[in-house]
Amino acid sequence: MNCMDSYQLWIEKTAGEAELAEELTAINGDSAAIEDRFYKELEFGTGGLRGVLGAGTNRMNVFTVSKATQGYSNYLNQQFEKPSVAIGYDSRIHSDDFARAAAAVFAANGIQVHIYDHLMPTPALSFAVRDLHCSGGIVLTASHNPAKYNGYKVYGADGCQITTEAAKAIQTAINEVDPFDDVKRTDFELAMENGIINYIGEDTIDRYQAAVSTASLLPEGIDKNVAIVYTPLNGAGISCVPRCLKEHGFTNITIPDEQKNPDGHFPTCPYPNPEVREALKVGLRWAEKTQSDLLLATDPDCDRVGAAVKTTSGYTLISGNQMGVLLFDFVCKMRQANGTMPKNPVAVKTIVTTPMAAKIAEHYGVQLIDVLTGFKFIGEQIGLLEKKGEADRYIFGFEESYGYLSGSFVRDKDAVNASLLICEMFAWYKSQGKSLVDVLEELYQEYGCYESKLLSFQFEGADGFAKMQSLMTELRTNRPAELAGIAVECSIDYLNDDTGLPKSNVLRFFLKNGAEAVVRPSGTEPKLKVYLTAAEKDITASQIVIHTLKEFFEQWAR
Ligand SMILES: O=P(O)(O)OC[C@H]1O[C@H](O)[C@H](O)[C@@H](O)[C@@H]1O
Repeated sequence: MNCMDSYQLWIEKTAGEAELAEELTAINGDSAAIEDRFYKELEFGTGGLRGVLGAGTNRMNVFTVSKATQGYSNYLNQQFEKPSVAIGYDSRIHSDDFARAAAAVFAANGIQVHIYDHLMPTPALSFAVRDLHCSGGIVLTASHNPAKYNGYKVYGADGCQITTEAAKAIQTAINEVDPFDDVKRTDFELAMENGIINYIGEDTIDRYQAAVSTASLLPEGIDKNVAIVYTPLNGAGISCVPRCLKEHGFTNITIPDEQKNPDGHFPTCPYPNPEVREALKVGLRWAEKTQSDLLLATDPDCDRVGAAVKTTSGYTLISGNQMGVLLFDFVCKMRQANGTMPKNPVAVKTIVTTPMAAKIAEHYGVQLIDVLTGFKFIGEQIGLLEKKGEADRYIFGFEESYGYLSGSFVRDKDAVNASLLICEMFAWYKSQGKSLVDVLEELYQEYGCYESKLLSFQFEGADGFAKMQSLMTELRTNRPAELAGIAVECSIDYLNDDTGLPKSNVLRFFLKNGAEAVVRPSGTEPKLKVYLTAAEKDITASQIVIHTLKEFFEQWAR
């Protein structure tokens, strides 16, 4: 069916949904707007299905959500005798509506539903899947994307976001569903009365909080009077982070009024991604006003956390790679000191995360596993260890994109867990008269002056998509012998070379002196991402290399 036919069909079939009908009428005659909404269907990317809210097959709306749920239901009913699912959602526009709509579809397919009755962090959903012995789960969220997006993360029975094989099978099941004719639905309230849908109890939340507490590493007697500004960025972190920190003695917490309450419009941070400075603006203002030591900001579904620390020259933002190495080193150090380091410890990171982690791993005798981008691949490794009865060997996993997890109690990145660890690490070093910036400097001295930078190039719509594809194809077919005058020593094409990892559209260039450039299209946003690393003798020299590479790639992506 071409775009125009799909458009006509949607006008006819969605007439009962005022918001969608209005949008479809408004784009009448605008072929580009029609094409953008119908040229493809939403597909599984790095973090489930993700798309702009609105009408069409390439949009997040009640029909695409219900279609996905029907497909996932068909898959679950094939795989399990009596399937059950857990459902979570964040503060985004329609997240709660979509969660209820999905619950009604699962229920109509005879699948037992456990749904949170208020917004909760994504890691708490991962926890609930295992706690309630479910066959799977979903979270309605677009994580850190701008407000116009929503999404649908899918979990397996292991509490991990589905990886390659399951995603393929579920995608196939979804593709077979007609969104208008094949979706079964029941009434949400009626299904609640019948008990096929029920709310997840406080007891599960208590067990989640207790599990996060097991990640605590601080010995008794450390002063916890750290002045903290915590912002949930109008998202789900409010449900768990303050409670967790307070239960661990961090009681001096200020939460910015503007960002305290759930609000999917994110009025004071249109792009609620702690990776970008803009998202921390309000938090930084409050930190200055209250002269706080530490700022923490979690994204709308509270799986990633950003931080800034007070220094003599103002607040310094800590990047995902920097926080990752700080935490990794801290976890190893404390577990050795506390006598809780397991035998043959394992840590996991993604291929786009700083190679400095390998040096730390070597120092502490930790086996470091590299996986593709996506915390689901880190969660998968924990599952593999668990199958061998060795889940306790897992001590830490992290990604440059501000995702961290220090235990096997959930199988996705966990900003509740990470917020606690950051506060503990901060208090620990403060008790020794050091700031996190001082410690970072020490780590550079010990393990090498690794500097990294992420470049993101926006490519919106059907045209943008084609441009990204052609840039990747060009780079793949004519692999450069040098980048910005720096010799390429070797390269890996994760789509065609045998790497032992699933096939993925990623190109990695190893340059002279340990520098690296990794190029890949984002799986969550219309962007091409370039991850740069340099490891020179000092940080300034590394920064110069990064700058040179940055200029080169900015030209390249034009
Ligand atoms: O780079 P993208 O495909 O957009 O993914 C962005 C991020 O999405 C999720 O948060 C994944 O867990 C991360 O691994 C990934 O870095």
